[in-house]
Amino acid sequence: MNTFLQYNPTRLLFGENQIEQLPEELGEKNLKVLVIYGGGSIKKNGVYDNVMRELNKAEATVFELSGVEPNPRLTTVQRGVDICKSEGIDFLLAVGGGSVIDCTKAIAIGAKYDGDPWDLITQKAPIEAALPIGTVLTLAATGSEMNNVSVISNWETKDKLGWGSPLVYPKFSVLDPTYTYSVPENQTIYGIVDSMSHALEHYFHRTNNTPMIDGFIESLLRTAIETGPKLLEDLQSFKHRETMMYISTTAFNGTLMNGTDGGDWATHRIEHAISAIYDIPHGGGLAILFPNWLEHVLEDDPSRVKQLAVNVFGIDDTGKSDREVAKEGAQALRSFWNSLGAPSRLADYEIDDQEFDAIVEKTFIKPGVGTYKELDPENVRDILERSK
Ligand SMILES: NC(=O)c1ccc[n+]([C@@H]2O[C@H](COP(=O)([O-])OP(=O)(O)OC[C@H]3O[C@@H](n4cnc5c(N)ncnc54)[C@H](O)[C@@H]3O)[C@@H](O)[C@H]2O)c1
Repeated sequence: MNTFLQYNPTRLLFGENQIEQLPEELGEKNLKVLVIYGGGSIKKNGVYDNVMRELNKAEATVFELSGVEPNPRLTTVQRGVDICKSEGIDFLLAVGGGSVIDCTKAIAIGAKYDGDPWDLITQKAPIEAALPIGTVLTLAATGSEMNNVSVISNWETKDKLGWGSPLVYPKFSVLDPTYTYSVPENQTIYGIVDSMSHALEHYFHRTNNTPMIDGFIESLLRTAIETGPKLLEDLQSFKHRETMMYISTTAFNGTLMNGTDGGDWATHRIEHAISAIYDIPHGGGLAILFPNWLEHVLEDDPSRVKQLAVNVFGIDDTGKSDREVAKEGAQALRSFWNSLGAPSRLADYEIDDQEFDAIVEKTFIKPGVGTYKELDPENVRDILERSK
């Protein structure tokens, strides 16, 4: 194992009715709170009313920013920053999925910066301060509710960039599985794919002697494989919603990096490049790319994909070469996601090879793509070709 620091300051309030802890979590009364949300599903499913009731108890002065889009945009971040500056906001409360939370994190740093927030996201200027944030999660997928990462799209430059800062860990996150009952089938599928992709990306590290964390990731993946189909049969099952919610948070809150080199995030980098151009759902893009990334890397070194095949998908390796077993593992992942209803080809989103050059270029917007296997532009093109 590598030396590591385990640090995560987010207070997780997990379970039904945990929204009632909101006034205490805010810590003070009379705060000016900016509530940030998306297209309005929270007004239909009652979450908005619950949040407002608790903010009322905290005697907060409430401001609102609605309409945060999936794949949140810099222009929306700027709208939030303007409200923070003009109204003197004290606290940001994100009520939504990863897009709303990521947007909120960017508003938090932008509000404390005298300039274009894109400077901070592109590391042209250092992130030195942020408004405090809390979250009320409505969609289990990204882990953004318990990490310090955010992904923002700039439609002017057609870039989608991930960034992070220790200053944007949420102070608290409310995770009530009943708040995800209204998530439609397709978003539920994308959430399962995204959570499993995070676990898989952590799994592909090159650190020796990590049996505990490897076994933990394998267990998380097996649980997702067992729970996903049952949840899709009954979208209002509390037990399956709570299991998936805990999986998605754990899959990207730092735990799975303990003692390893952090894993290989190339697939996320390629997906961000694709959705910067085509604005497709993040989980859909990952479902297409990940099995093809596995098939690409197993050609050089099948060992880890084989371990995944045997320990997660239960593939019998008797009498087979490592490469054969690994290939069956990659196919098993593809088949599992397909069986849920996830896309498997870029053509499913009517994407052809026209923009492959631009996608490759955008994948390398920051240097260093991949660690388990460091990819060069030709490798990325190969993964895209396999994904057509
Ligand atoms: N910060 C991170 O660590 C991280 C990690 C992975 C991905 N991301 C980013 O997060 C974004 C995706 O986030 P996401 O997958 O959570 O989806 P999302 O937040 O984009 O939401 C997807 C859709 O579901 C709707 N929705 C949310 N909650 C709902 C509910 N309870 N009922 C009905 N509809 C609901 C939203 O309005 C939206 O239309 C992408 O931009 C992706 O790149 C961030």
